[in-house]
Amino acid sequence: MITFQQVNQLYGGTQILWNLDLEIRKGSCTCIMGRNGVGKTTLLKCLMGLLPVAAGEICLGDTVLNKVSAEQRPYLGIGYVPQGREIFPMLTVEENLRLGLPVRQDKARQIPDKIFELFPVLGDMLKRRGGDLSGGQQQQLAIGRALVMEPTVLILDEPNEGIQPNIVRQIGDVILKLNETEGLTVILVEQKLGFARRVGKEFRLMEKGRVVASDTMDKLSDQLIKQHLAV
Ligand SMILES: Nc1ncnc2c1ncn2[C@@H]1O[C@H](COP(=O)(O)OP(=O)(O)OP(=O)(O)O)[C@@H](O)[C@H]1O
Repeated sequence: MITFQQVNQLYGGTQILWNLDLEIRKGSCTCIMGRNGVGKTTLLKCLMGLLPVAAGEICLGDTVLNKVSAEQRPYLGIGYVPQGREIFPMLTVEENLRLGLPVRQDKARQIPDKIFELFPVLGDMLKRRGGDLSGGQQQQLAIGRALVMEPTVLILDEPNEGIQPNIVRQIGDVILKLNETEGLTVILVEQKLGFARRVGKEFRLMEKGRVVASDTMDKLSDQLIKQHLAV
């Protein structure tokens, strides 16, 4: 459903992605894994159009994304929760969530109840400023905002970084529910092995700007972990 074919990306003169090939199956929950600096965030930013690719093709189904601007990609059903969350701290929780509404196909005017069922804390804090929320609550807000758009693909970049364990568990439950019961395709950059194993159905291991191993999560062996993840 999502494919990268021979994708290359450079920051100035420094090449980060090298002839990267990747396939993400529709309806899967795929963890992109690898040590710091291998290019995981860069890969997601290329998928979102936030970084230009120097060569290669990125497709969503039959649509070649290279030709679609970053502003238009959410309208294709791609929801993105960036590393560091990037909520608007001066806007209220409600205002942050409402930002996703114009992207919906049905042009709904109300934030769907489902968001508050998934993350009850957002309903309790609707009038509070985003910046006043805890890190975990902000992460839930960032995921909620992406879900307001009703995406068919949800992309999460290290959603659990610096977040307390009970909220990590809640976020895991939400991802599992959306993926398993609603068939949402999930792409997750995740460093925490336990979390990746709990929610991920497949993995892609990266090394120096390439995908070097791809399989179902039950095949993530100690050998692969030692080779590509252990520091
Ligand atoms: N704006 C930038 N300009 C130049 N180099 C960059 C820039 N952003 C990232 N890099 C470099 O690109 C490489 C890949 O970074 P990237 O953030 O994609 O890695 P990552 O696998 O997501 O790592 P992490 O787990 O630390 O977030 C790193 O060497 C990083 O230093």
